[in-house]
Amino acid sequence: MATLDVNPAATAGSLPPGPTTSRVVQTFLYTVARSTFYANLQRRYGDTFTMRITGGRNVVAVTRPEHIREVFTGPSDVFHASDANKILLSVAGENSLLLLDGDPHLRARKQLMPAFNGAALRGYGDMMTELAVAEVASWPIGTTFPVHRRLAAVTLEVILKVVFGMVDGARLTQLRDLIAKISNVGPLTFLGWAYPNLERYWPWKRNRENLLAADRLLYAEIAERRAATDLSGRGDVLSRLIDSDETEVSDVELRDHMITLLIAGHDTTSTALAWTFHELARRPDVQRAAQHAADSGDEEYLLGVHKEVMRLRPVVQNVGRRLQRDADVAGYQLPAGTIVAPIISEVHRNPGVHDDPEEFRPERFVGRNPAASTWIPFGGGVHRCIGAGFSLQESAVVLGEALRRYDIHVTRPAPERPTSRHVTQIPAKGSLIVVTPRRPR
Ligand code: HEM
Repeated sequence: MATLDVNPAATAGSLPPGPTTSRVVQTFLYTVARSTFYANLQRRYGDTFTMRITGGRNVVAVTRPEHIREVFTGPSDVFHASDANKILLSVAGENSLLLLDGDPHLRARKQLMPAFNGAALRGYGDMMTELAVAEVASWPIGTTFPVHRRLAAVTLEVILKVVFGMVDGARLTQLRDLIAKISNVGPLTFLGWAYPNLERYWPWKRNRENLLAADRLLYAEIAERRAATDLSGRGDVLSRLIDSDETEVSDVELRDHMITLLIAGHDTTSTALAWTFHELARRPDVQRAAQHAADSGDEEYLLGVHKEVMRLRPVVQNVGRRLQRDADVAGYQLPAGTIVAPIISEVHRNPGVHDDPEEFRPERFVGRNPAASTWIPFGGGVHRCIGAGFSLQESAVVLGEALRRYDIHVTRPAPERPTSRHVTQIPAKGSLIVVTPRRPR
């Protein structure tokens, strides 16, 4: 059971309690075994604790909604996401939303927002459906397969066609191949992204070469798109950005936005879906209700299932903000430079926050919205995921298509354990399932 009292060891000016093992060990656990590490520390030290990681960085974890709200609503000139996301700089570029704060961040958000509002999302529906139908129809029948890989293929296709607006051809084929390689990064390689000097050595050298090759293709696509005369009729995110009357977006900004949407939007959505297929296969009753919802177009129940899975199996375990000056958080006076990290996985499983948190109940999300900062798989505040609506819409389309067509089965009743891939926690065996044509009931 989670501790709900602020730890009495807290004193003004000191960091919350936490393990005293070496920074290297803590960094290793923080990188490769995140969910177990956080759960253990929360049990041992309470709802607010400190992890000490390499580079002299102190990460203060907060797990109570009221403390998480302090972080998400804190002044944006004090709570910087860019510093906490720095590891992504060499890949996403300095114009990435993930690496901006303050006015430049607001300006970039304003550039991108029109491509993610309700009207824009409705416009992406047909293309998402077309891609989901083609992918789901190609799944093998009656044999075990890791569905995560197939979901990654469809979410990548959605990014390439709906976000980048690419059409079939040699450039798309090459980009598809390169991006699959760039995204498939283990936790230790990911850690190496923080040290540009490593780019001289394999596997970082190979990673950089793939990224540069993808950049060349993207810049060629951007140049062609700028010359196109039918942009207003195209509707994809890249064309919308180029066609915008509001602001001029440079080629480098476009490149950084596209790569950011790709790294933030492709693997995350496929991982969330992989966990949902895994849970549907393990829970025949929920699956039957979800099939019924898919048949009757009840998107709210389908998304209720998906959101409940995202509560119990969050794709990203935490977000971070680095303090630009001393600040009070969770009753502690924290020094400038501290990273404060709302721990998504822990607030989602806190019995003081969610009734019977270990029980799987999609109804929690049907006909009601969770209270502020209690369900945060997409983070929060000014940096809240810009693609949350996009991802949920895409997920509803893929789930609806699969559930109308198939019964989904597991081969082993035991749940797959989570394992780390860059910032995400994926099902270790790729979410092994078997699908068979739906039997009438
Ligand atoms: C299940 C799918 C997804 C999950 C779990 C997820 C999760 C997150 C999280 C936790 C953040 C950080 C928020 C914060 O710091 O408070 C984030 C930011 C972001 N996400 Fe997502 N995301 C998903 C899908 C997408 C999609 C589909 C896109 C775009 C196509 C996208 C684009 C972004 C961008 C651009 C940011 C940076 C926002 C900013 O800093 O202003 N994400 N996402």
